[in-house]
This record gives sequence, C-alpha cells and structure tokens, in this order.
Amino acid sequence: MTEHLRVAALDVRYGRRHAVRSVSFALGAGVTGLLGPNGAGKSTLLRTVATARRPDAGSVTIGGIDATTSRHHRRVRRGIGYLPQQPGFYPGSTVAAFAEHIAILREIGGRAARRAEVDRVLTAVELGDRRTDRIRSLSGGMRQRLALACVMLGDPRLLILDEPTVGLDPEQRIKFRGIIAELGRTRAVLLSTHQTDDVASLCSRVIVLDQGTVRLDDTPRALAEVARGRVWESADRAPGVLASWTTGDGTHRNIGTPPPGATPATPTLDDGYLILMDSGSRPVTAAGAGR
Ligand SMILES: Nc1ncnc2c1ncn2[C@@H]1O[C@H](COP(=O)(O)OP(=O)(O)OP(=O)(O)O)[C@@H](O)[C@H]1O
Repeated sequence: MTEHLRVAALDVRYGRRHAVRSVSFALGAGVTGLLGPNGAGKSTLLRTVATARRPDAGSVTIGGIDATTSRHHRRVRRGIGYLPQQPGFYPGSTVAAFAEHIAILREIGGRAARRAEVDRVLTAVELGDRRTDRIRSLSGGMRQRLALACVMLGDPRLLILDEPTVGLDPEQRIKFRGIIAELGRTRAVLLSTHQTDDVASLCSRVIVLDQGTVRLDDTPRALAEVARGRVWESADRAPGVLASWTTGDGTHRNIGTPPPGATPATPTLDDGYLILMDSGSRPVTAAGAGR
C-alpha cells in the first residue's frame, strides 16, 4: 500500500479544551469516513491534517514528508486538496474564473496548462457546460461540486473533505458520491459526515471519533456488526431499551438487550453507531466482523 497519510499520537487543544487526543491512523488509497457526534473533533482533526492548524503534540506525515514543519508546508500542501465545512466563493465570479483563481493560488501554471486543468476538473464534476455561469446562479449542489472541483486542482493524492454532502438533495448526493468514489480509486480520501448512508455506500473504512479519541477504526460492516444480536423488531414499543422507533411499516425497531424469544434483525450502520456511542469508553468488539 502506498501510504498517503500517517497521523501519529496527534493532540490538538484550544486553550484547555482537548479537541483531539492521541489519534493515530494511516491511509492509503480509498475512501475513509470520519463519523462522530457534534463536537467530537472531526473538523479539528481534518483542519490539522490539512496543515491549517498546528498540532500540540504528535505528527502528521503526508506523502512521506513531515507536514507539521512549516518549512515543508508549501510542498506538502500541493499534495492536499482540502474542502472545509464552509468553503468561500465570490458569488459574482463565473465558475471558470473562480476555479482559475484557485488554480493560480495553488501555483498551477502557465496559463494554458492552468486552463486545461480547470477544464479537466470542471468536466469531472459535470460543470463543464456551466463555465460561464455566475456562481450566484448555481444551486447548492452545483456550488458544492464547484468546491470539489477546486479541491481536485493539481490532482492531489490526499483529499480531505469536511461534510461534503451536507445539504445536498438525494440526486446531488448520489452524483457527489460517484465523483468521490472515482477519486478514491487511486487517492486517499478522508471525509467527515453525519450521514451513515454516505459511509455505507462510499467508504471502505470508517473511523469513529468521540470526545477527540478514536473509538473504532474498521470496515463499515464491522461497525454494523457491533449491534449484532442487539436489534430486533416488535409489534409494540419495547420498554427500557436504548432506542426504539416506529418503522415505515408500523413495527417498532428496538436497540438494546432483546427480551427472550425476540428474533434478532440484521444490524445497520446506524444501529452499530448507536451501540458504540452508548458503550462509553468500554472497548467494543464487532462479533463476526472482518475486513
Ligand atoms: N476555534 C475554536 N476555539 C475553541 N474551541 C473550539 C474551536 N473549534 C472547535 N472547538 C471545540 O473543539 C471541540 C471539537 O470541535 P470540532 O468542530 O472539531 O468538532 P466536530 O466533530 O467537527 O463537530 P461538528 O460535527 O459539530 O462539526 C468542540 O468541543 C468545540 O467546541
């Protein structure tokens, strides 16, 4: 495996608040989802990996280069595409002019090569026919695709995407997933999301972060397997369970300790995530799961 990113014993603090605690993992090609509740430290971790924030301890190595040393930043940043949670646009600019502006900032050039690169990324996100449209006239999904196109400029080997599918309608989300899946064939993609279905349909690996620490680093299947034997359906709401909700067909789906005689249901990623989050700091084993 060509290693694109290695994070080792990473610690990030805001004053006395410890946002990321002793996080370690390494990534080769593929799409890895970063899941976790609000405030878990996902954005802080991504920002630090993207060299936008300096860690308090630990290291980030990108393409074999120490990314925590500012004298390597310029070189390292060429190999990173970072999509922050709220990318900024110039609404009055056209699609192509904006992408070209970012290409200049990323030092992609000369002019002909830069234009060709802008064309390449706009075509990849299916905005090739919107080159002359003003950004203010684009839908939210199109803007998000433009942001992704800008991240792809220069073809970085590591893509860091902070909640890239937030606010997208199902059609746009599917389109977006297709582009990200294609990118992940030869590049390392690390994306944070609150959408477990993004993880299920897109990621070969999932890292669950909670209170700044890694709670699980495994396959999406392994996360679902955490709930094996602890999910069942019943005609009535089961009392004293961790979670219970009415499904579309009127039955109740329950998560917790099943009563005697209950038939276990096939666990989903959501089920596994809920159980994992409920288990506090206890170690969790994914029965029957494997990579
Ligand atoms: N600029 C900041 N100054 C001080 N504390 C911050 C700052 N940014 C984040 N934090 C704190 O650090 C912790 C981690 O925040 P972070 O935004 O990384 O979490 P997150 O998992 O991305 O959350 P969300 O899912 O809501 O985006 C939280 O307790 C948050 O309040």
